Amino acid sequence: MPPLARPRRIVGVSLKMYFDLPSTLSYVRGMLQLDGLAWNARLDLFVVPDFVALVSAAEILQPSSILLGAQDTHWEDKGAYTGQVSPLVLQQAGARIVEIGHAERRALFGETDESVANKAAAAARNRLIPLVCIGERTHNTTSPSAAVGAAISECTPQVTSVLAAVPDDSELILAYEPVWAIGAKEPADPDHVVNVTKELRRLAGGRRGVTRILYGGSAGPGTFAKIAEGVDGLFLGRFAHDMQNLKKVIEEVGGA
Ligand SMILES: O=C[C@H](O)COP(=O)(O)O
Repeated sequence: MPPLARPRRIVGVSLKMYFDLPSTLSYVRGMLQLDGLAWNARLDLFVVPDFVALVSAAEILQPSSILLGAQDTHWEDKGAYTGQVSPLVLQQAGARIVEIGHAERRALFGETDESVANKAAAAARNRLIPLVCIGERTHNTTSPSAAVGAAISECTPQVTSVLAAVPDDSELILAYEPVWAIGAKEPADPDHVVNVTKELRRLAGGRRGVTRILYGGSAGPGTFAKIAEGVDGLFLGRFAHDMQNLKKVIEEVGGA
């Protein structure tokens, strides 16, 4: 049987809470210079700034094909939820993607598989693409195969709860980010990433909607070619702060 066609590749950057407002908008303006490169490479490019920057970022990106993302959402569209941000408002502000369940939110802000699934459903309901982050918290160093098995065991419920919550025909992005590889010097071992992401793709294999799988965790130039067998792109953090690095990653992902 011939291999199934892979979806369009995608590269994105989360700015987390690294920058102040002028720096965030300056970064977003800088990304405009890479729009043509990404377009010609036939890949999607996205940026995920903080909430406050979203409206201005949407205006900056308006003439481009760069997708705007938000770093979180509430699971209800409206109501008495002081301090939360509605998926409806995110969509109205110009967001196309919503990041949900990042490891920092799970560890520091009490996100659970249940809240992540509810938020993914809310995003899909508002025509936003849920970008759901999943990953194992610790690295099993017994052996490579034990590490893969432990990662799959931990990631499976994180994924299946989301798959059960979002419509089967909706678009979905899964970002595999081993927690121990986030903020590290180097990304996770390529074989580990490929073996885990192949299983994630199998888990989502019955979906009718486009499902893309990214890798994140100290990714940068040189990462994609080693894991292309398992993933459809990269989700970048610190190493994309240097725009030249982001340019190189787009060239690599587009050319590999
Ligand atoms: O959202 C991005 C990931 O957490 C990766 O961050 P990092 O590349 O700085 O480790």
